[in-house]
Amino acid sequence: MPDLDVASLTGGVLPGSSALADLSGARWLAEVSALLPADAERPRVWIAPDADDAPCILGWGTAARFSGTSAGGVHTAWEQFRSWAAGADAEPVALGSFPFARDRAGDLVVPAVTVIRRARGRRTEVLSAPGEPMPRRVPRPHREPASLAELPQPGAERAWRTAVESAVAALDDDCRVQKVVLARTVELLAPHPIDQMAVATALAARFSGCWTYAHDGLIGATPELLVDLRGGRFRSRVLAGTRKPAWSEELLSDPKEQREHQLAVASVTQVLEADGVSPTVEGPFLLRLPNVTHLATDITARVGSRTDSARVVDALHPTAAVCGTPREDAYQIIERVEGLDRGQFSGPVGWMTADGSGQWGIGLRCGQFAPGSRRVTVYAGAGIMPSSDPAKEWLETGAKMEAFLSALR
Ligand SMILES: C=C(O[C@H]1C=CC=C(C(=O)O)[C@@H]1O)C(=O)O
Repeated sequence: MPDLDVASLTGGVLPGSSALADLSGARWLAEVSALLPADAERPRVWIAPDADDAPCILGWGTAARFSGTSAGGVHTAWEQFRSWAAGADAEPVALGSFPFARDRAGDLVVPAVTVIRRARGRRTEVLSAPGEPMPRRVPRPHREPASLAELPQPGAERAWRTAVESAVAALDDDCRVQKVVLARTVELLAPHPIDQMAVATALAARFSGCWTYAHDGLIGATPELLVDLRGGRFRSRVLAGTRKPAWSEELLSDPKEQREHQLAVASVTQVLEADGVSPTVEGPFLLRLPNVTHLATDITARVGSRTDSARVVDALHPTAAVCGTPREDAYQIIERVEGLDRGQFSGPVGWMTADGSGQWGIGLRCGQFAPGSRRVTVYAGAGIMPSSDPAKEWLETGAKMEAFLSALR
């Protein structure tokens, strides 16, 4: 449980921050990264695409942590945060990440120091726990470029083939089951600690149309927005269907990719409709990223102003972009054939305020740093359909990993 009296969380304006007011999110992060104390190994970050007009956040340390497990876990954590924050002057923001697996705990964290620009054009604020000095620019210690070694995984490609073939067999056996998403990992080791802040900054610069996040050593730039809920307006960006950039146009005509995409969209619209919400659906369109192109659909809706983003995250996760259709059957097939602990990969990651507003991405295109920052596990998955070819899905997951890997070079 939190050990800090919120009334003592103080807020102020970062001296000289008017110069940061109009910067893009990526530039803002690059500038404020100099405030991160040298001994803060694990920054907390959220940078949305500039068009979102969303808060840019850099935090470190922990003022308070609120946990939640299984169905309703995000809401459970948010309710604790909301009562903790009641009466606060400083409008605290909590950043969080929740695992893919439903029986594992995730959490919302109020950093000990939060540097936040709540919208473009506004000044940058600092929210601090007691005893935290106003942050100052410190020269980042010089680090040699990471010379990372990939840890050998003998038999990994064969294990992937077996997993994909088992998933395809499960789809063939039961025509109710239409799609399963499987993931794999690559492990990297560096001779010295990797600078997590530098990785987050590089991702925000290279993937400015994505949502860059860092939370407890999970760092990535996801192109998939699970929930953006602010002022009663809901938005989600659903992805499924992938090609390397040179073959992007094939996505528009390939029936396997189209079907895979439709299932992912339906997994969001059906939940909203069951809740009495009528969504507006725009797509599919081609979302071009430096490493891959996706089929993408944007879904928007008006929801009651009393709806909080935590409740919607709990209802939507896991969508068919990371689990499958029907959700329950796909989840069980994943548990049976994937042979992987996904951790926070493909779970919700984002931020919330005490009034329930928030933005949540799906934790994709990421790496999870082990304590000490020398070892990182890189994750990627792919939607498996009855016609899936294990070799192509292997290459597709490799192309997706390129996003995170590019930030380590
Ligand atoms: C599971 C991942 O991607 C999902 C999102 C976009 C496209 C996907 C696909 O084409 O398979 C996946 O559903 C991942 O990046 O690890």
